[in-house]
Amino acid sequence: MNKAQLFAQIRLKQSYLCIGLDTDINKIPKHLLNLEDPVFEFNRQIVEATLDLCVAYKPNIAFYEALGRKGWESLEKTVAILPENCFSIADAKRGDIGNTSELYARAFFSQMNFDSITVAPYMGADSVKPFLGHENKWVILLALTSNAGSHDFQLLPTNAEGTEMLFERVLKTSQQWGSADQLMYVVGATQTAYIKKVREIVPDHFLLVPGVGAQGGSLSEISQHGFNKECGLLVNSSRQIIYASSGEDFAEKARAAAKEVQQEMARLLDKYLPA
Ligand SMILES: O=C(O)c1cc(=O)[nH]c(=O)n1[C@@H]1O[C@H](COP(=O)(O)O)[C@@H](O)[C@H]1O
Repeated sequence: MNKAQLFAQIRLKQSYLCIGLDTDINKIPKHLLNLEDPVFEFNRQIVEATLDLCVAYKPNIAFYEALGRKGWESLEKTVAILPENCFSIADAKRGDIGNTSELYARAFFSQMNFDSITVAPYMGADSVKPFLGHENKWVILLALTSNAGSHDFQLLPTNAEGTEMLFERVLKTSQQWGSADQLMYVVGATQTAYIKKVREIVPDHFLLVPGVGAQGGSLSEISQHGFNKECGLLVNSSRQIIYASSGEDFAEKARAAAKEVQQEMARLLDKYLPA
């Protein structure tokens, strides 16, 4: 999926919601546990109930890896049911020396047909570029994450004058590696103080914004300062949506939670980006 197609889906659905499939075998409703593949069945029902309300799904790979072979199977089956007009994100946070990164890229782009993968920039250009050599695939680079530990490194100054922080350097340097048609950045919804700075450096890129819902980030603030002319935001919510109920009505309740976010997004799009 390219940027124009993604924006078309956002307009169509009046939504820039990404639903995080952080599917934890210990949290899914008990009645699913005697099925052959409870994790896949949970995802299947969540996707079926929310497909018209979001434009992307983001399985967090840790939740599947932790289950071994069965987890990988559930993940493969989940990616396979996502329709082409829906953006898929492998939240794997990979990145290694070049030949290893290339194999990670093949795992998520060829073995599994993900549209994108989250990548850590710490190892630099040669660790990221192999992911960018795959046609119609995207890298989502960690820039300013939503967690408290983001302050440990990402906000450190990179020059003596203290005028540039590490996340700014990541945004600037990585633009030499790929275009806004193949690179997005992770910016946490909890980082509203820095969103204007981010937009000054990357006005055209899409941002993946986790941290609304369970982590307390503000959808309206991040939207007001983060929108660009093609929306430019994919706002992720995982736990608040997929665990809205732990009963047999979980898919219905997940739909209601997703609808609430989508309706707020429709209002924000109308206010800041009228068609
Ligand atoms: O890359 C991510 O998706 C990510 C980056 C970040 O800075 N913060 C963050 O929470 N995430 C992921 O986004 C999801 C947030 O989940 P909830 O807090 O339940 O909505 C989890 O899968 C996290 O791993």
